[in-house]
Order: sequence, then structure tokens, then C-alpha cells
Amino acid sequence: MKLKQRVALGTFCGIVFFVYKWKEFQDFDKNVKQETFSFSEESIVDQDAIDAEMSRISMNIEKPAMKSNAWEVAKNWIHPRLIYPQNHPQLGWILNQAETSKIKKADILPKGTQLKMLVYLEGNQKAVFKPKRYERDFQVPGKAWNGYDRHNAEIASFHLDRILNFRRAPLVTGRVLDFESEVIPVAAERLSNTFKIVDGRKCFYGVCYYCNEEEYACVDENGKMEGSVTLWFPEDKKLEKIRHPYQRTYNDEKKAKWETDEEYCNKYVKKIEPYNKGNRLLDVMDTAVFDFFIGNGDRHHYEIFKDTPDAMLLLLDNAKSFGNASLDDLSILAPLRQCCLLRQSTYDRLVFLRNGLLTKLLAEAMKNDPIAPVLHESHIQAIERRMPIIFQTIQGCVDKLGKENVIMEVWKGQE
Ligand SMILES: Nc1ncnc2c1ncn2[C@@H]1O[C@H](COP(=O)(O)OP(=O)(O)OP(=O)(O)O)[C@@H](O)[C@H]1O
Ligand SMILES: [Mn+2]
Repeated sequence: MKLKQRVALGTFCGIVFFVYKWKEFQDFDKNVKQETFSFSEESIVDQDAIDAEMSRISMNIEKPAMKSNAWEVAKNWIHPRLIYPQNHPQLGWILNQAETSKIKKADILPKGTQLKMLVYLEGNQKAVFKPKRYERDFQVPGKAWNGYDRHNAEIASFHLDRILNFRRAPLVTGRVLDFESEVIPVAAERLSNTFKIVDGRKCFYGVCYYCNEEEYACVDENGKMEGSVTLWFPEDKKLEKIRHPYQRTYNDEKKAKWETDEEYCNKYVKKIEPYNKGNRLLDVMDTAVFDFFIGNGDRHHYEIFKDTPDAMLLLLDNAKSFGNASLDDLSILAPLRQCCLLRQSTYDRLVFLRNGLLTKLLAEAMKNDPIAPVLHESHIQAIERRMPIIFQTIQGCVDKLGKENVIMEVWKGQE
């Protein structure tokens, strides 16, 4: 062989070898990716699924062709593990009824620590009215449980419950009351005993644990009082209050067990009923995700339907959320980080909703609420910012324990 031919052959073999090795390297890379399971993979955008979801979430106030009244429909929706069905085209109508029905009686609701009223709507439906205390752009300083209740947070959280498809929150709408004509004439004496006039405006301070004469809600310059209306559960659905296993001490000097021991869940929570197997602990995980999105650090207790087998953890009382949009309180995610469990359907849902769809749906859901815009833009941005933090937390668990030990539809308990 001549020198030129030898060089040509050598170069050719070199190229073949390089291409072979390069391909091998790429395949290796692919294998590694498949094995380690990473959230950075692009999710497939299914436009039909997105359109279907947009129409599921959008609200139509027209009365559907049916005989029953709105309260009956809402009552019949309730199941031990769901408050309303996945498809609920009647919701807009039901909430519109809650917004417009005549108030037959307004009373105090002495339960709880926060200012509110109990109203009786025409057609025998009770509802909780939480009044507006802050302007939308006000950022509540301090911790994720500080400040007064936020009526708009109650509304936004309900719609988030729909979008995440948890369906464990009672139905909520905004409502603007004309205090003079809608409340005063029907106020129970114990409520009107808490009425006062401040700077020429009608106000009430109610009866509750923290209620007092100096902390009141007032009408605006037009005599209107904005608030949220939460439909009361049917009387036969009695509630049982349960201490949350990740309850806070609300005391900087005193840490709760879960704050000092990352093994708290494995050592204690996973071993005791009702968390040792089944749905409850997975409900607690869903709630941690939910509360982290909304910035609620105040779930000291939760409620379930009493005497109900496999009862859901109700997402009742979400008013201490959407306070400070710049605060991402990671301690709210502690249950997820420590227990390292997540329902498969919740995980799938989060994958579907990331990359902006969640807040798009939320905007669609709330755009026609009577008190729209429900949330200040900063809170919408906060929700988007919190999504990748949730995924990082899940990824941390999966890296440690493997996907099959973290993400599951049913939890069978510790071996
Ligand atoms: N929609 C509802 N249906 C039935 N019961 C309800 C409803 N809303 C509230 N309640 C009952 O009233 C109690 C107080 O309501 P809520 O938790 O909203 O008030 P709160 O003042 O924020 O309470 P807390 O200070 O404990 O956080 C609840 O624990 C529950 O038992
Ligand atoms: Mn509360």
C-alpha cells in the first residue's frame, strides 16, 4: 500500500471508530436518563386536554335544565371523599345563587378565632361570610399565619382545589353586600350588638375568640361590604376536628418535634392511625402541596366528616393564605419532604399543570367572580414560583427512595 492510501484508510477507520464511540456514549446517556427519572424532561403538551380543562374550569351562571334547586344539587354532590364531581357545569349557577339569594337572617358564628358572620340564604341554606379586611395589593408582613383572614384567599383556594382536582373544599364565591338593606334588617340581636359606626361608616366586630370592639370590618364609601360566602355543609354531615400532625407551636422559642427531627414522619406519623396506611396520609401530602401553593401556614387542625369510613381531609378554612406573596415558607412542605409520599394522581396533575397552565386555569376560573380581580398579580406569580419548589421536593424524595416508594395511588403502610 502506498503511503497516501494508508493515510486515507487510517483516517476512514478513525472516523468510523469515532462515530461508533459517539453513538455508544449517546445511548449510554439515554439509558442513564431513563434510569434516574428526571423531572426536567419536557412534558408533552396535549392541546385537546388543555382545552377540555379550560372548559371544565370555566364558569357559566345559566340555570341548567333541571328541577332541583341549587342547594339540593350541591348537597347531593357530596361523597365521603369528594365535595363535588369532576365535571360540574352547574357550579356557576350554584355560586351565582349564593351571590344573589336573599339573606333571611344574619347571625354571629362564634366558632373559630376570626371575624365572620353566619348567614341564612333563601331556600334554607347556611353560609359563612368572611368580610374583606385588606386591599388586594396589601402584603401581610411576617409569618404565613399572620394577619386577619383574607376573604379573597378563601375564594382563590376553592378554585385551586378544583383545578388540582382534589375536590375537598366547600363551595365559595365572592359577594358584595349592601349592609343597610341586606344585613341590618335581618341581623340577630347578638350580631347587631356588635355593630358600630366608625368615621361615618357601618361596621361590625362579631363574636369569636379574637373578636373585640377595636377590630372590625366596615362598609366601603358606597355602603357595600365585600366578602366571601362559603356554603355550609348539610346538617347531617357532622364535622370532627383533628389536630394536624404537623401543627406549629406558634412560638419562636419552642420548636415542634417535626421542626427538629427530619425522621419525625417515619418514626411517629407513619406508625399511628389513621396515618399508618390508606388515604389519610396521602391527603396530608396533598394538603401540604395545596397549602404551599396558597402560602397557608395555619393548618393547625383539620376537619373530616364524622363517623365516615375513609373520610377525606377537608380543605376547610383557607383564609390565612395569600398573605405575603414574596414568602415561600418551606416549612409548609415539611410533611411532603419528610414523609416522601405523594398520590400518583396528584403527581400526574402537577406535571400537567406546570409550565403556566395552573395559573392560566386559575385566571379563567376567577375572572367572573363578583369580587374579581380576586388575587393581586404578585400572588399569581408566587404560585408559579412555588411549582418548581414542589417538584424539587418530590425529586429529592425520588432520588433517595426511588419513584415506586414515593409516588403511588394507594399507600399500604410501612413494612
Ligand atoms: N362551610 C362550613 N360548613 C360546616 N361547618 C363549617 C363551615 N365553615 C366553618 N365551619 C365550622 O366553623 C368552624 C370555624 O370556621 P373557620 O375555621 O373558617 O373559622 P376560623 O375563625 O378561621 O377558625 P380558626 O381560628 O380555628 O382557624 C370550623 O372549624 C367548622 O367547624
Ligand atoms: Mn382560620
